[in-house]
Amino acid sequence: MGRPTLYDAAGGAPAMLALAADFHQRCLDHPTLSHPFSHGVDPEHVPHLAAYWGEVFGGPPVYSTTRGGHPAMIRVHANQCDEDPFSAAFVECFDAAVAATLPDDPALRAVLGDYIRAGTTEVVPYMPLSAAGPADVPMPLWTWAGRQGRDGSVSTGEAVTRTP
Ligand code: HEM
Repeated sequence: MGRPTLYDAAGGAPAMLALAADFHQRCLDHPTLSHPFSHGVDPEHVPHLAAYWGEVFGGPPVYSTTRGGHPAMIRVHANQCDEDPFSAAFVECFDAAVAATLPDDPALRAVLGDYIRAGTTEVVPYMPLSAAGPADVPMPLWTWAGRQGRDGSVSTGEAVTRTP
């Protein structure tokens, strides 16, 4: 039997929900990140985030079937601001939420740390007011080896890979 997905190793859907809820609270409490969330966000933001991360980490394709997949996530962030005071704080809150809510597994934490840095690096170029919108970008899939192609190939692009 192969290794479980990152999603299963983390604890499945309840763990994704706990991660998203803890992360979102950290954003609201953060002096920099509270600003973008202060204009009234979707009341279902936490379950949306949980569904998105669950799918990225190898769980069921809930975000793609209910929210429009990866391009829809990017569109939420596109053309919001020309400055990016947010991404370092975003990564910091994610790392803290992982440590607070997920199993104390160094390999899991390391690959999720790689994920959030690559994920943030992908979103930020869409933020400027004049940036072009996303093309038909595929939903990322992360495993213990880093970012995979949905066909099982390991990306040789900008994604960080790690062997536990
Ligand atoms: C870099 C700084 C970021 C900021 C300041 C930020 C801020 C926000 C805000 C304010 C919303 C709520 C939009 C609304 O409901 O009106 C949101 C939604 C969301 N964000 Fe981010 N975000 C950032 C990066 C990211 C990254 C890197 C990811 C994933 C790789 C991500 C994933 C999501 C998802 C899945 C949603 C929910 C979209 C939906 O409702 O379907 N965000 N973000």
